[in-house]
Amino acid sequence: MEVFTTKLESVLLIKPPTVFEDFRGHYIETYNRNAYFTAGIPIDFIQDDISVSHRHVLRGIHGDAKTWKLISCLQGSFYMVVVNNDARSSQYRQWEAFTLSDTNRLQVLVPPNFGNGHLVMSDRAIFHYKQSTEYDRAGQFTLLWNDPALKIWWPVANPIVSQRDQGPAKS
Ligand SMILES: Cc1cn([C@H]2C[C@H](O)[C@@H](COP(=O)(O)OP(=O)(O)O[C@H]3O[C@@H](C)C(=O)[C@@H](O)[C@H]3O)O2)c(=O)[nH]c1=O
Repeated sequence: MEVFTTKLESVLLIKPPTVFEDFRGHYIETYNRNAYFTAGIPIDFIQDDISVSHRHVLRGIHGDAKTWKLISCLQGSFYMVVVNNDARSSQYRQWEAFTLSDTNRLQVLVPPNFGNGHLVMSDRAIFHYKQSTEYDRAGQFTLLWNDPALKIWWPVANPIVSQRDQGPAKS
């Protein structure tokens, strides 16, 4: 397991504990509580989720004030962006992008008060995450993927987004 710091304070990039390859394929230990605690990630994850999306679907940017997320890509690949949404932070509204795939097997640890969004770059991708709290839609914030103030670079100009991620209707 390897843990890398990123441009954003407390956002970590992680190579999981075991990535084993042989003639049959791959074996990956995607999470091991003891190894993550020893590596300085003492978070009690209580829920696992996946979302499955098609090419050029963009989900997010979502977050809340209390949830840690450990994000990985189970199938395909996606470009993901993490945004600091903590108004008290000197890095408020700064963002960083990562590419996660079923070949690089990287994971991203997203702390509370950060938003995350991802754009699928393969025919289909499975976005998986562990989270430290139970889902609470009312507590979530949404940052618009194309908010001009955020100046986020995306590899696709017209992604497929939900109504929530489209923002308020423009007249
Ligand atoms: C996030 C979530 C959604 N749901 C339900 C609510 C809804 O009926 C359905 C689809 O939810 P959404 O449209 O909000 O899904 P989506 O737009 O994919 O929202 C997700 O975006 C990514 C970027 C995240 O990181 C997640 O935390 C989450 O906010 O799934 C749960 O039951 N549990 C959950 O933990």
